Amino acid sequence: MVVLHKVHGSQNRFFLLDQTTLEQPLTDPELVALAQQMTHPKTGLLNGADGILVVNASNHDNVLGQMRVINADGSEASMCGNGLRTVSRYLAEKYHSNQFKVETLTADLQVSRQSDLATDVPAFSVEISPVRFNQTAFPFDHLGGETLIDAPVRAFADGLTFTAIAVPNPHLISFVDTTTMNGPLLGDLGARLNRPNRYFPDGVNVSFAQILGPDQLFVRTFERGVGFTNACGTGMSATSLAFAMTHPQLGHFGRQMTIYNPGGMVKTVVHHSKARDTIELIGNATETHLITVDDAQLHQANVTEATATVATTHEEAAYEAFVAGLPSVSAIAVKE
Ligand SMILES: N[C@H](CCC[C@H](N)C(=O)O)C(=O)O
Repeated sequence: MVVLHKVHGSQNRFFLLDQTTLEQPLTDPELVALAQQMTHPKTGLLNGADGILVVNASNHDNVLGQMRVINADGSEASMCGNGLRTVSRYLAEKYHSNQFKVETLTADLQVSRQSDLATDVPAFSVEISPVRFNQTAFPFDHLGGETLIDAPVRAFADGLTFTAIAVPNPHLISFVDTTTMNGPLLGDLGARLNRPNRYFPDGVNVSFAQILGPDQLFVRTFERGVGFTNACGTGMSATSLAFAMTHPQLGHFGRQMTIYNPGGMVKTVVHHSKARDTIELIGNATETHLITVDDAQLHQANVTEATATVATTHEEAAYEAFVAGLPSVSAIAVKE
């Protein structure tokens, strides 16, 4: 039997599978089948999830484990900011360490435990990097230049400007007004750019952001491989960087930013140097359920006989109380 954890960062929900506890790790096709099955609201468990976080051993120095990210549709992503916070907590508690690195597809990233956001709301800080803007990061046809920074793209939408940043998974960002934020455009554009298209053949996470004030944003994301989620950690991180780059009077490098999202709130700090940009993402790492399932059934993506129990602590209620206590926020009118 093996135990999986249902976890969330800003209510971006995942099943976490530590493969070092299995007799045999799942093959890649088995991981894809498990993600598609387990995260589905109907065929899955506990109303499904946005993806699965796969923890494997790592033989890198000062690294406590490797994280792989499989989206709900079975596609693999190079990074997951909300997920990395929950994997960091899992490894911190497994190995009794509060500061270490986690191996991801393209980099070993620094993570550390932070003080709880509230009672029973544990928090972690994770490094989001590498950051890239250029064509090699985006296999998209030239949009008229080597990078896409705060530029209009009629093919995407009229009257908006867009910024493309890879952290290293791909993000397309636009700063919008309330009407646009609440309209159909984000869903339409997100769906369109995640079907075969000439701009992002590997798909892209699309985020709309509203500016609430100095170093304060509200961000909503249509995620590649998932659709709308309550929050996207790499999306909020990339948007924080775009904010500092395109609205320097309001978004400041090196200062803590508060990023609200439909699932709650995180903090980011954009570190900018000549050599490279990295973003620090700080937020909750909540565990809601433990799931016990037979190893063999996991290999067959069969979770029909899995048993789920609410995790011992009352973390979901604690997180919801934390969100209920957040200040109500409204966008400021910002001249584009
Ligand atoms: N859908 C993303 C992966 C998950 C990222 C998101 N959940 C986060 O917290 O960063 C992609 O395909 O690039």
